[in-house]
Amino acid sequence: MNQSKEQRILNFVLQNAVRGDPCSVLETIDKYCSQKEWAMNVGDEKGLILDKTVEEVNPSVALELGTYCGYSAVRIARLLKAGAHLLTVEFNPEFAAIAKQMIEFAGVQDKVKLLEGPSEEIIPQLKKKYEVDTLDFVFLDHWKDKYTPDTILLQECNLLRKGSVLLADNIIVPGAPEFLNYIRNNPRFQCTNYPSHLEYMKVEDAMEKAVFLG
Ligand SMILES: O=C(NC/C=C/[C@H]1O[C@@H](n2cnc(C(F)(F)F)c2)[C@H](O)[C@@H]1O)c1cc([N+](=O)[O-])cc(O)c1O
Ligand SMILES: [Mg+2]
Repeated sequence: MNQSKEQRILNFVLQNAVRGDPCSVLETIDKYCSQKEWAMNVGDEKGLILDKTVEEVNPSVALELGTYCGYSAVRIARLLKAGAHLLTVEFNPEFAAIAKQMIEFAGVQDKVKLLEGPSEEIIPQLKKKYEVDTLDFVFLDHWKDKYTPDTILLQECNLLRKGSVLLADNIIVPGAPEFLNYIRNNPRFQCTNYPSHLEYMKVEDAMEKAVFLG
């Protein structure tokens, strides 16, 4: 049975990156995906916007929707202060298995909790089952038509507090027009757009930051 692209990415990391070195893992994934096979990692250009936002927020509790191979989980976790942690949600078991190995190889497993299942099931469990009070930072990078319902669900579950920061990938490509309309017209969010490029391509893309005003 031939390997999946995600398995090939993981193998390339296991054979070429430095175990325990998150930056080396990120560089190696970017190298593979820019030279050999494109994949939907946030990448190094938009990754810098993600880095700056995480450093600015300095979250104690962060949530990521859409783990995929674990690239952005490693990217976020490497910046977290002692005692801080990232909860990342993935519902595809194959991708979750790849991401688990990627996170462990990078050495950030103590800061990352990978939750398997659909977001509509997991988000309502965050307070009681995963002992979350409120979320300081949320990275949205899963199915684009789920950005809006999941942002509404986060509010309904009282998981956002005054100052919670959401960062959404792919505002232009593939695009999240319904989310953009929702969040920019919602007086409870202060939005900022960050123009960039689609990972590993010369195509325009952007990220949107939305600060919850409480
Ligand atoms: O489709 C894109 N991303 C979709 C990303 C999807 C990923 O999020 C997971 N997920 C789905 N639901 C959940 C949750 F959390 F609900 F459980 C998690 C999916 O299994 C997959 O790993 C995409 C596409 C392009 N592109 O250029 O086509 C570029 C990008 O950066 C992209 O992110
Ligand atoms: Mg994306």
